Amino acid sequence: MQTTTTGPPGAEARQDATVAARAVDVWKVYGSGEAQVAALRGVSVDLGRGRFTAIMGPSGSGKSTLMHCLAGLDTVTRGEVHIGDVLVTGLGDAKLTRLRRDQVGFIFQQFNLLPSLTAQENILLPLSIAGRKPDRDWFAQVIEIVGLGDRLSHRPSQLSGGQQQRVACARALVARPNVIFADEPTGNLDSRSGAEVLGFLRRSVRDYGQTIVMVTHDPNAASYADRVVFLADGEVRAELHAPTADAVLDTMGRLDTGPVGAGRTVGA
Ligand SMILES: Nc1ncnc2c1ncn2[C@@H]1O[C@H](COP(=O)(O)OP(=O)(O)OP(=O)(O)O)[C@@H](O)[C@H]1O
Repeated sequence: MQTTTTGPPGAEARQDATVAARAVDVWKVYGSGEAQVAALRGVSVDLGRGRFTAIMGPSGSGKSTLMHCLAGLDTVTRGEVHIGDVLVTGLGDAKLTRLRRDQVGFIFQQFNLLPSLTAQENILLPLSIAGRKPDRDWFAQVIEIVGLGDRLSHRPSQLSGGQQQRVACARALVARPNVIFADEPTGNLDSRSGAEVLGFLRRSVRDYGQTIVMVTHDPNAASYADRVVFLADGEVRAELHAPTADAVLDTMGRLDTGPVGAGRTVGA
């Protein structure tokens, strides 16, 4: 595992202003011998601060692996991951836990709310674990953004799937993390609830400068993003800016029939 920094002196300072998270030539190899799978093959990507980036690609292309590596949930085999100005690669467990707690927010397909806590308690839980006091004005604003004002005392079982995901969005937003990673956030929602959640995410980026990275299979969901990065066979093969759902669909179609950009790297 390499822990060297890349680029000339001063490059870190320049990248900090515009880059919330970065992968540099990241390889992730699972298993060994004949069972070896290279899930990521030299992925380099900068995730812009205050931007909404979607990661797409066919099943098995490495989307979840990339997100887990970027979020410090998994280690890389080779290469580097940075979150803000922190080199994540090589950090020990305690520092990684603190980094995730202080700098990263998560939104999962399955909501991952604690059933015994109310919506408000779920939303405030990460802050209370971190020993941080919520900013009252920001909390009120987040509740307004996600439209949960009359549901704060409800438990998850008393909320619809869409409402539960709004609680999860509020939980991620309220800590103002450096970056929010959303893994198929609309995968369990009907199209209307999904559109609402995507609307909140987009608004939090546009109006409040939040950085969001979202893995999705859905071209319509990806069209809410500022940028879409396409993976195939563990490599970045294409990207779109200001994407439409049709353009995303078209690019996905071309990925399925072969490389859209750089060729496949052989060997791990
Ligand atoms: N823990 C693991 N052990 C071995 N192989 C793994 C492991 N996790 C993922 N892989 C393999 O790595 C490759 C990429 O998997 P990954 O889950 O990142 O893809 P994905 O694009 O997120 O797929 P999907 O869209 O189906 O969720 C796949 O070939 C997968 O089988």
